Amino acid sequence: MHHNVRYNCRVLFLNRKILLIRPKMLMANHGIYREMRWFSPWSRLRQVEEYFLPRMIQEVTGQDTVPFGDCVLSTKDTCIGTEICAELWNPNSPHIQMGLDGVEIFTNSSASHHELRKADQRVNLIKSATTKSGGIYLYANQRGCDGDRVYYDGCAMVVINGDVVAHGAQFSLDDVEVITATLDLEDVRSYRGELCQPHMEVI
Ligand SMILES: NC(=O)CC[C@H](N)C(=O)O
Repeated sequence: MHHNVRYNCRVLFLNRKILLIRPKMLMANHGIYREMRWFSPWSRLRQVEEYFLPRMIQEVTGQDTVPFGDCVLSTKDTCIGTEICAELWNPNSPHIQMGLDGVEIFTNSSASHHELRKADQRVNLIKSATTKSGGIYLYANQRGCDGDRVYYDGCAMVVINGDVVAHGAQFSLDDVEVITATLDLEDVRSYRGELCQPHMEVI
C-alpha cells in the first residue's frame, strides 16, 4: 500500500537492502486475469516517491524509506530496468522508453500461464523487443500449478540483441531452476551504435 492505494509491485533487493519498489503500470485484465479487482496501476510515468517501509521491514533492512515508482537502477557498469509480466505484452511496453533512455538490461518477473503456442509468443515478444532496441532481457516466469487448473509454464530466458542464449524448462517438477549466460555489455553498445539510432533522420 502506498498512500492507501494497493499496487502490484516488484521489490529489488541487494544485500538485505531494498533498492527500489517498482509498481506495475500496465495491468493484466483479460482472459483469466482480473488484476484491476485488487490493484491500481501506477500511472505517474518516470516519477518516484518516498515509500515509508512498515516498521517490521525497517527492522530487517535498517531503512526507513525507499524509492517507489517508475524508475531504474543505474550502477557504475550499466543500467537495469524492470518490467512486470503483462507490461511486455502491451503496445506501450516500458522497455521501449527504457531502451531509448539507455537501459541495457531489462528484467521481467512474470506469472504467465500455459496456453498452446504461448511460449512461442513470449520468445517472439522478447526477441522483437531486443532486436529493435538492443539490450539484454532476463525473463523469469512462474512454473507450476497455482491452486486451480491453471499451469504456469516457466521458460525463463536470457536474450541479447534478438538472440536467445539460454532457455529454461517449460515443464518440470523442480522447485527451483536457475539459468545463466555470460554476456558482454559491449555487444549491446555496439549493436545499438550500429542499428538503433532512433534520432537518425530517415532520408
Ligand atoms: N500475469 C500477467 O500479467 C500475464 C499477462 C500476459 N498476457 C500473459 O499471459 O503472459
